Amino acid sequence: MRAEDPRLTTLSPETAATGLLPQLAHARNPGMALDLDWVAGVQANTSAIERRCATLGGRRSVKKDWQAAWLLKAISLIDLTTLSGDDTPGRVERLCAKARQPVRPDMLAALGMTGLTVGAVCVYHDMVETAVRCLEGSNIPVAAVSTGFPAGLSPWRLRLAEIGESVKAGAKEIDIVISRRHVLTGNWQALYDEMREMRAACGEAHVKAILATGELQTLRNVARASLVCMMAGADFIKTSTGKEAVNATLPVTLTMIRAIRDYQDRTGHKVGYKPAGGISKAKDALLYLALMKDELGAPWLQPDLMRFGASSLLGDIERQLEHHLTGAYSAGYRHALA
Ligand SMILES: O=C[C@H](O)COP(=O)(O)O
Repeated sequence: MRAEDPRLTTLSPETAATGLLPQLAHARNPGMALDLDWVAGVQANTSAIERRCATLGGRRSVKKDWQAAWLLKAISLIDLTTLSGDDTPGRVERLCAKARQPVRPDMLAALGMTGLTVGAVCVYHDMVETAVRCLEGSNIPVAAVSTGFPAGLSPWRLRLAEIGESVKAGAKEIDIVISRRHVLTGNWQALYDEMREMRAACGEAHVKAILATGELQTLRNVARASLVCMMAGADFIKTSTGKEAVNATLPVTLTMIRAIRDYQDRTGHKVGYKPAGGISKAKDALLYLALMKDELGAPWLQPDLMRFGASSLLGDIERQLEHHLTGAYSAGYRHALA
């Protein structure tokens, strides 16, 4: 991307701060009746999608102040995540401190920015209460992964109960996992019903549907599963748990965000997008943002419609920002957390 590219320069360093102000929330996606004809008609041209994505890096590069502004934007969209079996309250406390102040104050001041936070903190149910306590007064929501994450194979009533427990503990966002077998067997009614019930169990909490795209075999399946989850009322569709062999990719992203665009064109409802898993480099985050802006436009560059699910992306972004300000790269271990 050249600096003068009108599609991307609207996020100038000067307007970045404005772009980071809390946005008026759009109406939630209410969903619609399952339309099996629409689902059956969805196709994905894999080679065309892969071709487009393969050339994206060459056509999109952003430098200097513009890059810094885009990186600050990326930080505001991160669901800062820890999803490990060895998570402790201490780790979550440190993560929440980082969520409140993702960039060193002197660096932030030098970049002309104040009040920057990440989009949310994402944890397992057991850590929700700790995160909620640590984030009190910050307006940063806590997201809980739920429904037998990551495989989604625990008994159905326990999956629903888990959602209820996390909402009770204070989670404002619930990242559910879908049953991959419903997609692999083409049982769209079962996927729709499951998603619908999980959304209802979330109540006022927003629901992100994790498709685990690395296990869905084809981009056509990804497109159809995206559509069915949106019809069932998902607020966000999310690529991956971070635990599959293949997690977020650009081709999967293009497929899913085109499904979001089609859904909005036909229903008028906006659904958010969350690529997650394996996004750890600042330059990759910039590619995702460029694709979002090209395909969906500026409204999808706000935290109510775009998130990165990432445990280590923030550290690399900080390194790039420091390089932008000082001309030198600091060692990765200095940004070990996130
Ligand atoms: O939902 C978020 C992912 O689990 C984070 O994955 P990551 O650790 O590869 O960044």
